[in-house]
Amino acid sequence: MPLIQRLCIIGVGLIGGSLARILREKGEVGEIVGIGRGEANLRRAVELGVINRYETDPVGGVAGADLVFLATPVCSIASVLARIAPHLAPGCIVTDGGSVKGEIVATCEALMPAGTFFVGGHPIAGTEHSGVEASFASLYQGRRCIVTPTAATDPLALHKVVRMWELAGSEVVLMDVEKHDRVLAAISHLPHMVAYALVNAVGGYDRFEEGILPYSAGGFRDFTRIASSDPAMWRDIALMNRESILEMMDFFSRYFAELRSLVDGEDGAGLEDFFARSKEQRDAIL
Ligand SMILES: NC(=O)c1ccc[n+]([C@@H]2O[C@H](COP(=O)([O-])OP(=O)(O)OC[C@H]3O[C@@H](n4cnc5c(N)ncnc54)[C@H](O)[C@@H]3O)[C@@H](O)[C@H]2O)c1
Ligand SMILES: O=C(O)C(=O)C[C@]1(C(=O)O)C=C[C@@H](O)C=C1
Repeated sequence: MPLIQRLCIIGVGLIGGSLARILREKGEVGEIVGIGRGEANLRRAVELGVINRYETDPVGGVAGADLVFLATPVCSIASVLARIAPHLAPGCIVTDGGSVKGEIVATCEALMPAGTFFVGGHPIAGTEHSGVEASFASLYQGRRCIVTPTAATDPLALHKVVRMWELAGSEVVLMDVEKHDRVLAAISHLPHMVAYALVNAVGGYDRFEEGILPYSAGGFRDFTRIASSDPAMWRDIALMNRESILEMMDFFSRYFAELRSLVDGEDGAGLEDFFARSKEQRDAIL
């Protein structure tokens, strides 16, 4: 028997579409109903075999679902849940894939009617591409997924959400929401901020009469891949995880200032040591 009888995915893009693909491939879901705002995208999702059918009205779409996955941009997750909450089937589990957790988990838990359950989640996997066309079944394979239970979380609902991500190929890590938001600010949000700033800085460099970006090669392009990510998604993440991101930007500035002073002071040994410490740590995570 499949883990989920009727899965409703709200926001059938990269994250929602990839989860749908792998659960269908593994036979772990009876039926997948997609919900979204753009009918063309939903029609395409049916054509691609990502979902079985779609509804543009979230209220009708969640009818009879035993699990609802919210995969819209972070600033819309709670408002989408507010709309569907009164229409959830008894026993329904709602989970999400949003990149920020504190505010979402607190608001969503409070919105759930008695007899329905919310569990926050975040797959640490993605690409710089968006939309259902960019989704693929192996996205979560061998990656981590952070699930963020609270004191209010129902153990059976937690177990089902954990099992879902394991079946998608992920190693599940349980973490509290505050730690999640600080860890993600460091390992995901700060790199995106730096990449966006770097591209704008180099793109705006005006010493010459021509722009210099076309001269960029492997180093610049590898480093800035994530600056091609969806601007609206990253606007929402920056706004919602503002405090942790600001803390990490300030922390990072101290290291950048240290590096600047090593360059300024022509401190060869200091520079080599700075680079060696970094190389050792990065090589260890590959
Ligand atoms: N892209 C990544 O690398 C990544 C990784 C992990 C988690 N996430 C999180 O997953 C979520 C989805 O990201 P994605 O990359 O799949 O984005 P996406 O743009 O590929 O998909 C989002 C989908 O949601 C739909 N949508 C937007 N607002 C909606 C609303 N109010 N109601 C219904 N549908 C709506 C969009 O039309 C789109 O189809 C975000 O919360 C993001 O923070 C993204
Ligand atoms: O690989 C990428 O392109 C990503 O941006 C994925 C990435 C990340 O920063 O690692 C981005 C946002 C997430 O919430 C999780 C993962």
